[in-house]
Amino acid sequence: MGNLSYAILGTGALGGFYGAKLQKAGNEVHFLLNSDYQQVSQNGLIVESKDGDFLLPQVNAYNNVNKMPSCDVVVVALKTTQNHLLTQIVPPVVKNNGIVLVLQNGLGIETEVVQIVNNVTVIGGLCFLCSNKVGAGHIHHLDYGKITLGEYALNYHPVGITARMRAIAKDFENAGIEIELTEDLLLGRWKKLVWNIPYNGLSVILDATTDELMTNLYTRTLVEQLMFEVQLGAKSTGRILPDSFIHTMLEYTVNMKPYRTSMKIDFDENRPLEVEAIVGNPLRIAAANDFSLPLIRCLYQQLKFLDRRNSL
Ligand SMILES: NC(=O)C1=CN([C@@H]2O[C@H](COP(=O)(O)OP(=O)(O)OC[C@H]3O[C@@H](n4cnc5c(N)ncnc54)[C@H](OP(=O)(O)O)[C@@H]3O)[C@@H](O)[C@H]2O)C=CC1
Ligand SMILES: CC(C)(CO)C(=O)C(=O)O
Repeated sequence: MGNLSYAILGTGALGGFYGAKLQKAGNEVHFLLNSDYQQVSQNGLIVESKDGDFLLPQVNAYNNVNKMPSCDVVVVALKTTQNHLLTQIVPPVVKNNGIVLVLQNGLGIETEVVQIVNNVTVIGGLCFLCSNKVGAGHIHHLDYGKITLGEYALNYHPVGITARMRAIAKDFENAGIEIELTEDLLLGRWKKLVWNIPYNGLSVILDATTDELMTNLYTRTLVEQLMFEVQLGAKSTGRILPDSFIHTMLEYTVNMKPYRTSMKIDFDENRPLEVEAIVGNPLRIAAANDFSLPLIRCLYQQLKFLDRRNSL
């Protein structure tokens, strides 16, 4: 595969960060924006990063997908709460035989994407990134950044490491982004949920940061119990997550800088929560395989209450 062109759908904390890094490394990148369009089309993007700040004074900015060129790789970086827009915004920007790269949190999104576009490859990426959008076109990258990439096939059947995955990995690595390739996207998604389900959920319900959840014995125990239920969810789809992975995630969070999760930030900013993609879909997928996950269901019900109340 030659030089790939990229469309970033959703130039926020994640899309703005990775898109800016790709452009800085010399790739052709086109950014779709919403409320930041004027600012970014005139002044570009600012990235404050623990790996070094930089400014891109000029970027290809759009507020309408129909004005964008079709690209080899379309990066889905909206919040999943906006995924009803995908039917409108993905088809015009992806080339025939192109790639849709879903970098969102949650489960089951690739299945939705393949129903929207034909003749494309869908790749999922699990992003271990701590980044916030702190102003219009202004991204603050606090920590981490590694992406685990896996290619989607029907029913998440593992397809191995493909040439398309390697081509994307090469561009991202050249841009200074660490990449891991996985043969099994579904296993990768469940692994990410081991973190997202307990911390995103409890941070909102208990109004707590990650360090608070880890220093209190009761909440640390609850986090661990939720992680073991995610392990059960994975098992419901035939994926085995070793106990050691759960212990690694607990350690990882203890060593992480105190962090307000993305769901907590959304809650504090009165934005809709990604409850369905992160908690609802795993519950439904496990239930379809006759597995019940009572603690996660309890988390889901409380989040739905808070999400609804926040929207009133
Ligand atoms: N931030 C992080 O560190 C991480 C995020 N993720 C996941 O990545 C995904 C994106 O999250 P994140 O980047 O944090 O979210 P942000 O809210 O920062 O970014 C989403 C962007 O999409 C834009 N957008 C919304 N609607 C439209 C539209 N109609 N047209 C064009 N742009 C639009 C928003 O613009 P506007 O604000 O103007 O509406 C916003 O800039 C989520 O699934 C999240 O869970 C995963 C790992 C880490
Ligand atoms: C795990 C983490 C913090 C970064 O990868 C994240 O996914 C989130 O806050 O939603």
